[in-house]
Amino acid sequence: MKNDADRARIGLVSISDRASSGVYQDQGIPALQEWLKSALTSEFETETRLVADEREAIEAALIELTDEKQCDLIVTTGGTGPARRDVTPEATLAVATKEMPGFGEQMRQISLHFVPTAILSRQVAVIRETEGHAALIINLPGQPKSIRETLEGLKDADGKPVVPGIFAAVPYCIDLIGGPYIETDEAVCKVFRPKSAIRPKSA
Ligand SMILES: Nc1ncnc2c1ncn2[C@@H]1O[C@H](COP(=O)(O)OP(=O)(O)OP(=O)(O)O)[C@@H](O)[C@H]1O
Ligand SMILES: Nc1nc2c(c(=O)[nH]1)N[C@H]1C(S)=C(S)[C@@H](COP(=O)(O)O)O[C@H]1N2
Repeated sequence: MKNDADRARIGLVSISDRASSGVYQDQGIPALQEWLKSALTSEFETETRLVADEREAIEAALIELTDEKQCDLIVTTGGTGPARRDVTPEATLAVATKEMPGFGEQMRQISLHFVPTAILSRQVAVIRETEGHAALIINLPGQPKSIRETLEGLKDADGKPVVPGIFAAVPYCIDLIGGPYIETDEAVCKVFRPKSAIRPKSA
């Protein structure tokens, strides 16, 4: 059981052969942490894992983070492309109880504004449900810059959103699966919830 029901637990999984073997320094987890710090105004804690592009290792990390660490949200980065060793979507689907195809569709739409190779990303999102707990798991591409791009979306020169990032829909999804109430800084990411689901701001 959770110690604090209102504090989100967020799993961050960087999936990279070279970062996990020390060929280069992992930039995935720092980029994820930095973005969450800039965007979330409600309390959260992170659990991080750096793993190679191995399906079994990825599945094990996702299962541990959901079932044992009780993460409400897990974000992966890397391993979504077409190369032989890119198996993050397969590992994610293997631990899923529900698919959430809208996230992958929206991320590819966003990413096409940045790179034509966005269509090469097979990223998926799923829910993993266990007895009494559930987590939303979202795959992001491996390029560290794609983390902000997909979570935050595309803005014009005045900072006005042109294409909403996928994080806009994450807090309400977490509400619906029984997780904590996540709030954000609207200047970074304006969350959408139906009126009936919005909690009054605490004084
Ligand atoms: N964790 C990471 N840290 C820094 N840069 C990364 C990381 N993961 C990926 N990248 C960069 O993004 C590119 C695309 O990511 P992708 O997941 O396809 O990696 P890759 O080419 O399969 O290599 P690797 O798994 O060894 O990182 C990489 O070639 C690398 O330049
Ligand atoms: N927003 C964004 N999406 C992106 C990219 C990017 O730089 N920015 N890179 C693309 C590239 S080049 C590839 S091959 C695919 C898959 O990347 P992955 O294997 O690193 O997960 O993501 C794509 N999506």
